[in-house]
Amino acid sequence: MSTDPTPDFGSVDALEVPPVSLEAEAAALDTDDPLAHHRAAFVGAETSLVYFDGNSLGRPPRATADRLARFVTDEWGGRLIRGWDEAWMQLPFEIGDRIGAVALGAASGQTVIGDSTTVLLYKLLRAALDAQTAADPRRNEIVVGRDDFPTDRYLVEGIAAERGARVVWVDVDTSRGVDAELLGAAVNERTAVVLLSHVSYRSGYLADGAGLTRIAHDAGALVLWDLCHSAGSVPVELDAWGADLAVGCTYKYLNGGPGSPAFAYVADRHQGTLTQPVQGWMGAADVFSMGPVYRPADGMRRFLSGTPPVLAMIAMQDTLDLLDEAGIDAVRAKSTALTAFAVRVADGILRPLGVRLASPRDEAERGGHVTLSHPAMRAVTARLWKGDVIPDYRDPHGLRIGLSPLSTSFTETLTGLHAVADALRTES
Ligand SMILES: Cc1ncc(COP(=O)(O)O)c(C=O)c1O
Ligand SMILES: Nc1ccccc1C(=O)C[C@H](N)C(=O)O
Repeated sequence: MSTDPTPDFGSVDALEVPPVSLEAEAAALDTDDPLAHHRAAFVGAETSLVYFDGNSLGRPPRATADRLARFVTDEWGGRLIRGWDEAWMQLPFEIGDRIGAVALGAASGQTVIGDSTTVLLYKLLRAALDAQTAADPRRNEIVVGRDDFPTDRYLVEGIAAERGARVVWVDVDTSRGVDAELLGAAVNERTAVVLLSHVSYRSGYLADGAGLTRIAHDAGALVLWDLCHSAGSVPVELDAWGADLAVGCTYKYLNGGPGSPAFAYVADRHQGTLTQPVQGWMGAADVFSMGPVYRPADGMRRFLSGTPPVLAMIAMQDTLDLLDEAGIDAVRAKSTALTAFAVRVADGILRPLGVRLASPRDEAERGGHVTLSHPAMRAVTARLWKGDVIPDYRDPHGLRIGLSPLSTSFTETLTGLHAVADALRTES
C-alpha cells in the first residue's frame, strides 16, 4: 500500500474540466432554489424584462388583481359605509400585526399601517424627542447619518428647527452605513433620539440592529429604525433588539403597490407615554363620540391621525401570504445567494471595465441590493431602461441592483449584468 497521501489523478489532461459558464451556474442555482416557484406568482415575471428595482417598487403579485376587484365589488360596493364598523377600522392593526409577525419580529399590538413613511417618521420622531426633552431638557439632540435617505435628513432638520433641537450628523462612507463605532462616538447624555437606517438605501449596508440599539440605550437615547429596505427582505427582530420605534415602506419588498401606506412600530412599553403631534380624530380615544377635546387612544390607535387608506393597504396582503409560506429566513438565504452571485458576476465581467463595488463585500453586512459604481452609470442606467433592463441610479455614480428574493431569478440577474457590461462598453 502506498503511503503517499497524494491521490493519483493520472495525466494532467484528465484534470482539465471545462470551466462552468456563468449561464450554467445561474441555471443550476435556479434549479436548486427552493423559492424559485414563487416567481410565477408575480405579474410580468414571464417576460424578458429584467427587474432590478423591487427595492423601489415591488412587482404586483398576480393574486392582487382579484383581491382588489373583490374588494371593490363585495366590500366597498356591497358593504358601503357599514364596512368601517365591520372590518376597515381594524384593518390597519390587523395588517400591521401580520407584518410584525412575518417580517419584524414584533409581537401583536405594536405595529400599525398608517400614513406615508415620511409622515410616520415625522410623527414618531417628534413623539420621541418631545418625551425625552420633557423628562430631561438637556436631551435635545437628534442623531442621524449624513448619508441617510433624504426624507429622513429633511425631517430631522425640520423637527430640529420646530423644536429648538440640535442635529448631530454622523459622517458615513457612501459604501457603508452608520456602524457601532460611528454611533458610539455620536451619542451621549444629550442625545434624545437616534434615527437609523437598518439597510442603507445607497450602499445596501446592513446595520447590526441589536448592537446599535444597545449603544443608543446605553447613552439613554431612544432609537427609531427606518426599515424601508429591510421589511420583507432581511430578518428584523424589533422585540429581541429592544427597539423603541420603527417605520418602513410597504411598496418595496412587501409589494403593496405605488404609494401603499407605511407601517409604524411602537414598543408596548412606550405606547402609554408617547404622543404624536398630528392629533386627528382617528387617533382619539373614542373616535365616534366626536368629543370637544382630543384625548389619545390607548395602544397603537393613538399613532393614527385621519381616515386609514384602506384601498391602498389591500394589495400587500398577498405578499404577506407568500412570506408566511416561505418564511423570512428562507427569503434572506435567497437574498444573500442573489447578492453574492451578483457580486461574483460583477467581479468577473464588470470589474475589468472599471466598475467598483460600492456595497459591503461581507454578506453579513449586506442587505438585499448591490451598488456598482462607475462614472458612466447615469448614462448606463438611461440606456438600460430603454432596453427593458431596469436598475436605478443613485449619486455618486451608483447603479443599484435590487434583487427581490421572491420574484428575481439568478438567470435574470446574470442577463441584467451582461446588459450592464454591454451598456458600459457603449457608453465609455
Ligand atoms: C430609507 C427610506 N426612507 C424613507 C423613504 C421615503 O418614503 P415615502 O416616500 O414613502 O414617504 C424611502 C423611499 O422612498 C426610503 O428608501
Ligand atoms: N417611493 C418612490 C417613488 C418614486 C421613485 C422611487 C421611490 C423610492 O421608493 C425610492 C427608494 N426609496 C430609494 O431607496 O431610492
